[in-house]
Amino acid sequence: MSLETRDVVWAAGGAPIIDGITISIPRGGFTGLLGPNGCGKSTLLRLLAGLLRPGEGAVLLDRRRLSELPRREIARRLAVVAQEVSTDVDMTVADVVMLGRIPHRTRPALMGRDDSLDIREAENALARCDLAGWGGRHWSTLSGGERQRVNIARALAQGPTELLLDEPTNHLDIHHQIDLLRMLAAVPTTVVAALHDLNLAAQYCDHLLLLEAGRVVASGSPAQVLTEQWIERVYRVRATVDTDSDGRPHLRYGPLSDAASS
Ligand SMILES: Nc1ncnc2c1ncn2[C@@H]1O[C@H](COP(=O)(O)OP(=O)(O)OP(=O)(O)O)[C@@H](O)[C@H]1O
Repeated sequence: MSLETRDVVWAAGGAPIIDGITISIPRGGFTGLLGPNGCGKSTLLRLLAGLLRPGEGAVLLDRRRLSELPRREIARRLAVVAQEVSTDVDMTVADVVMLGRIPHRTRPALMGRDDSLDIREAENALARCDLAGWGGRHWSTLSGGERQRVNIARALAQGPTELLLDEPTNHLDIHHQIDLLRMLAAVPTTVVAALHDLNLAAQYCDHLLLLEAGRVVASGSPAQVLTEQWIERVYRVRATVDTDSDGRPHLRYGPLSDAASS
């Protein structure tokens, strides 16, 4: 396990948002964080990234408390793709992606010399996000989906061991959603992503965590977590779950459950 939490609690305004979560994220796997709006997915990702400190409990990276690790080590290892993307920066795509290289850059490289490795890594990351040749474009001229892909390229250029993404398929057309999830499933990096599309999560993730009101209520393989019972309880939607030829669940949604419509 690379990232773990032990009895993590995080509260705001006196109410627990994350209410005692203990999880282990499989190293090198693709973990999907699922659950309805407001259940705590983004907050849990921010705790895993060290952007929030637990009120109680601990977040561990390779069994060491995140709060005790040097900031530079965290910056080299953990890359975060947040849900909100700032719109008012006047940078080129290459500048944005090169931000991902900052934790790796030596002093001479920061002064403008010896940055060929960084440029190569940035170009590779752009190509993996279907953005080869886009380096000269200005951020302010990009569409929402293009910005999302640049942001993911920035995170990949960082060469992280752990990649944390908050709804990374937001704004992406179905081609780029599938392309991104397929790439995330194939990278050797440990990936944790908050996702809303349960069928895409079933298809590409190998480990799922289902949250409800700040707690993890189910975890395991897609077949273990995406059952008709859990979908009805957590999302208040009736679903029929079939099994694809590769053994992964496939959901067809029915009506809202009685509890939801009453
Ligand atoms: N700083 C804060 N102060 C008060 N409430 C907060 C704060 N941060 C998060 N919350 C609340 O905590 C709950 C969980 O928020 P979070 O963004 O983690 O949910 P989520 O599962 O990512 O939701 P979504 O699917 O809508 O993105 C929400 O009810 C939110 O309003």
